[in-house]
Amino acid sequence: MKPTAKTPMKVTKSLYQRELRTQSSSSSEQAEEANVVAKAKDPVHVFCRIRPLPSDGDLSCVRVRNSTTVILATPEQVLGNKQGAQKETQYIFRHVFEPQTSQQDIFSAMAQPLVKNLIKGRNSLLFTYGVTGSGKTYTMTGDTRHRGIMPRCLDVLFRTISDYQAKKYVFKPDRLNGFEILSEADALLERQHEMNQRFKGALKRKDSDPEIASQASCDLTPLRGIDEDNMYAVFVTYIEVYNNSVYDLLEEGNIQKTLQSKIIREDANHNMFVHGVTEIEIKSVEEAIEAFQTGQKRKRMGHTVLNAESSRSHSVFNIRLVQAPTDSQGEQVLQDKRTITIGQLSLVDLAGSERSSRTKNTGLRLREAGNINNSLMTLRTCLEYLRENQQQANAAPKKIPYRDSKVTHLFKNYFDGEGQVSMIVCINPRAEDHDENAQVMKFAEMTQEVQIARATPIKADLGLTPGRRKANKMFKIAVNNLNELGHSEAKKLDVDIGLVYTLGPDFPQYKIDSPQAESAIQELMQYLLLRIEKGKELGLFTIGDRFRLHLMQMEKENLSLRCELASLKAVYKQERDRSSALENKIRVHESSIDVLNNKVKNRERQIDDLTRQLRGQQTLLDKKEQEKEHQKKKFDSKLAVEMDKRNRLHELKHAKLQDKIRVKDEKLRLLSNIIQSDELPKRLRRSQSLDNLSEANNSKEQRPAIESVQITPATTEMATTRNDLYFTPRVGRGMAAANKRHRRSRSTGEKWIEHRAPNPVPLGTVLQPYLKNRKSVTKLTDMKDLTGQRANKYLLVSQEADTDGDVETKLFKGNIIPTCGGGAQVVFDDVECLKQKSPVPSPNRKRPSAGGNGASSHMNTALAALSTINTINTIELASRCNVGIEGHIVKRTKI
Ligand SMILES: Nc1ncnc2c1ncn2[C@@H]1O[C@H](COP(=O)(O)OP(=O)(O)OP(=O)(O)O)[C@@H](O)[C@H]1O
Repeated sequence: MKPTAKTPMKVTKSLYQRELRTQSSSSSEQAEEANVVAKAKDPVHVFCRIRPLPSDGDLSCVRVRNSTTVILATPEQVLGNKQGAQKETQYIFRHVFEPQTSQQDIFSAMAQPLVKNLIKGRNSLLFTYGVTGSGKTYTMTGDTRHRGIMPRCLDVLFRTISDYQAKKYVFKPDRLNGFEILSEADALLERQHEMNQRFKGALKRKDSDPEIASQASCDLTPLRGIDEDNMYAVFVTYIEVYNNSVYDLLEEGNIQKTLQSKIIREDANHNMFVHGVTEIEIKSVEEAIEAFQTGQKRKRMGHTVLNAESSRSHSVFNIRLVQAPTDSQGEQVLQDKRTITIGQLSLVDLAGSERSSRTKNTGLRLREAGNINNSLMTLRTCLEYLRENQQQANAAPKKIPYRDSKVTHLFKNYFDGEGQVSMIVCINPRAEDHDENAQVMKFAEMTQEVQIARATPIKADLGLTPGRRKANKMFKIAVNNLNELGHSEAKKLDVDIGLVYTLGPDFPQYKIDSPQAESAIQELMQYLLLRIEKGKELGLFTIGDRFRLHLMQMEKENLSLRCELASLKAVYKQERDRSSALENKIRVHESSIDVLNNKVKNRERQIDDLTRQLRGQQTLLDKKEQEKEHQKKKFDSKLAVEMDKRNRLHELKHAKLQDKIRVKDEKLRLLSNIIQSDELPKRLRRSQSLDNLSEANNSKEQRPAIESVQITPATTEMATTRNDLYFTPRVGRGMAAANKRHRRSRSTGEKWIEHRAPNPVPLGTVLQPYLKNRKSVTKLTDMKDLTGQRANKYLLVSQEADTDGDVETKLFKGNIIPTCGGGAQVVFDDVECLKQKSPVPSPNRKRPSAGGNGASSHMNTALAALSTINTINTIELASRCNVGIEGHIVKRTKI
């Protein structure tokens, strides 16, 4: 039956606490019951093992009747000697093992129950008893091929506790036969110290001995019934009692070292122990066997005639299993020394008993034999007295001489106190050993009558949840699995040990037909009682009803939930359809959005292109605008100049007309005067001279153009006088130049010189307004400096003679203005008039003399230069004109 370590569907905390209270209230009852059970006693279990005959020729004096009965026959009977005392003695033991019984069978029948006791914290003693060479050591230790009880016990023990072993040094011997619990940190320090010692070589550890390994390996199955909430540790001691002295076989130091005898003491629990004995914590069966073999080497071996390797001492191999409960989470050992439970299994290989007359021992061997026999005798005496005391309860108890021998002293607590004692009587069936065998069997039979109190360690109820350690372990495995599956949040989970409960340990194994049936049945009864109690505590018997009720409620809930689920499913289906329809719509819209997005992108690209083009156009427009502005400014300035010129022209025209009117008025006045007086013939003569002058002027048309510059208002006046008094001078034709007409006229006595200026200045009318603005010659000279290679001032010179013969030189100054056609024209904006008086006033003198004053000379030079220039179209031409007139650019224009 498996242990009931289940996780219920739901155990509320209150229920768990109530269960705990119930548990604690019933703990006193349990203790009482345990006391009752503790009062039960078991006899010493005596087994008989008959070894095979040492040699084929040997006669056997032993016959096995059945599994519990053995018959010992006298040698005479064996030999068929009718004359000798023929006697058959029958002995009954718990079990009789025939010679062919295997080591495993011996272990299973005898030792395995003791290992179970050990796991449950009970003490057990197993010792071999028999004549030298009867197979005691073989049974207890065995050899590499036939492993004895001891290695098998260790093997099955480690297999059972392997998953529940505490780390090394968590339990530490307190040297008073007890243990203390070290904290995890202290235990770690101890482990590190041991490791350091090992590195330094202080602790020499051999590699795994193949012989040991072979002894360690076996196919034993682990035992059940272990308390899985406890931590376990195994400690061993190995001592020998030699010549009634106790020696520690595991004492550290050289093997050859002489061992010091130890004393036996009693601990607080009235258990006997060897004070100061070396107790080694072992973690595997190999370590234990290694320790055992180390002790074996120290064991004093003597050779007797009867047995080549006879044990001359009693050896005791103690296995102690220390266990303590884990904490509430089932992880660490509870740090409470009182919770420690110690179980002890003492495996004793007693020295062989023999009569010295047979062994022919002398000296030391004789003394050894004496001591051996003495100790065995003491054992016998103790057990006899004990039996008597037990059987005669009313009689005064005999004092049991435990202290007479170290062996009995050491095991006093087994006989006086609690535990289980098993003895295996080894019988060598040789006829020669009949007498010794008879003694042994007699003693063994008697020993069976000794009752030993059954040990039932009371387990303190700490209120800890059974199964917590397993639950913790499973929880960790589950967390690891979740972690591996990628659920990182699993790390944060805390295990709730409160959800775990158990009805108790495993169901015990039993066989009704076995010799131990009686005790097994009792054990089973105890187990069932405990389970029933536990069931009551957990309320398992009412759980059924509650569970049924709960189940019905659940069914109802389930039904309503199903209905709800069905309606929800319908709603869900509806929603799902709607959702899928919406999804389709979304998909359609998404695709149209994509199309629109593409369109938008295309449009954006187009807009960008257009924007770039617009920018280009704008730039061009700006450029054109600037150009237009520039042109406008240019034309504005030009217009202003033109307007100015026109105004001036009008003024000039006006002045000229005024002059003409005045002249005409004068003429009219003169004519009227003449008509009225005799002055007419004089006036006609004068008129004749004027006509001559006019002809002279006409003849000068063949002269260079420079001379034609000398147009004077007088010329106009004369023309007017000659042709028509009301003649309008043709100076207004200067406007024809604006029409870009290129013409030359000699009509009406006026001379037109080739020109390109848009606004030719009628010099005859221009001179008059500028007379008042006369400038000096010096000013003209200043202009030289201003006219460099790119001079823009131009000079027009004209000379004329008035009626008094004075020569008047006019200097017209103007600017070059480029024309639209790429040419240039000169616009005059200033005029200077220089007058040179004739030394003899004469109306016929029209020209200034060649050798005039400085200004006249200068003007002459200018005029000479001017005569070489016909027209100036461009600035370059103007620059070219620069040559020859000392930097003056002299422009000849229409005259
Ligand atoms: N049951 C057995 N089957 C086979 N061989 C056995 C058996 N018992 C003992 N022997 C052999 O008998 C010899 C002596 O056995 P063992 O040393 O165990 O005797 P013993 O009782 O321990 O003697 P002593 O008391 O002098 O130490 C060994 O060689 C052992 O192998």
